[in-house]
Amino acid sequence: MTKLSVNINKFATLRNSRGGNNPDVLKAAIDAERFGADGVTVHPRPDERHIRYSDVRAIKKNITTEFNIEGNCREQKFVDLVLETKPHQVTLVPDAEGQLTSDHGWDTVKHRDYLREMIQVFQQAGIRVSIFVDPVIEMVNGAAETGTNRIELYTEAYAREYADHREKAIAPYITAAQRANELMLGINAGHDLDLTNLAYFSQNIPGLLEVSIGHALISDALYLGYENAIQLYKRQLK
Ligand SMILES: CC(=O)[C@@H](O)[C@H](O)COP(=O)(O)O
Ligand SMILES: NCC(=O)COP(=O)(O)O
Repeated sequence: MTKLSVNINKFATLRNSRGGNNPDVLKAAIDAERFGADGVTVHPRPDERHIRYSDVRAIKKNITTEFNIEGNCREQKFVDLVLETKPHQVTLVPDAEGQLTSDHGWDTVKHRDYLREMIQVFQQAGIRVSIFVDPVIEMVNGAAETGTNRIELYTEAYAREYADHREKAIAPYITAAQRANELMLGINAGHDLDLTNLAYFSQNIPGLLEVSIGHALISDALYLGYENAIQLYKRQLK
């Protein structure tokens, strides 16, 4: 069954809007697993506008399920943090400076040698590596050449187009996933997945190991409650 990793960035966004420690980001991580999540994801950004580096250290010491840290490995501070905290998985995302949120995957052909080098650094420390990619065959082929363990399919385009034509929206993801399976790459996915589009995605993507979901799940939790929201998302993955 596909695992649900809850991205708790948005708890930190709310906390930081007032200073202080409300809501408590560490508690949000611990409760995510208490409420049934299979893991916790954070995506610290260089300006620490939501998750802080100190949050990452505290979370690692206090959770028992899978910890996934996402971010830009061109930032030495990020690399050092990951090597220090040793999560189960690091997801490498090619964020540009000042970007509002992640909006593109790696060009795995152009950056093959760089990625290969960085991936080895993390793998030698015992950390599984996933790289964020668009659902494009060349990028999946390129990913296999970097030595990564997994790819994370960037699902923003699928989520955007789902309401109008879901078959067309998911088609490139199915093709990319089939190729990843042939190449023995593990498959994760994330970005803008929500209660309306998740079940169809998970039912149609062969070998989907994990989804990381933050923005929509935390937004739903405001109305439905955190535990209930996590349970509802889990149910979409059955
Ligand atoms: C890689 C990805 O799609 C998510 O990690 C997303 O970028 C979350 O980051 P923000 O919470 O900063 O939008
Ligand atoms: N990797 C995707 C992620 O962690 C969450 O993305 P979103 O659900 O906040 O869009």
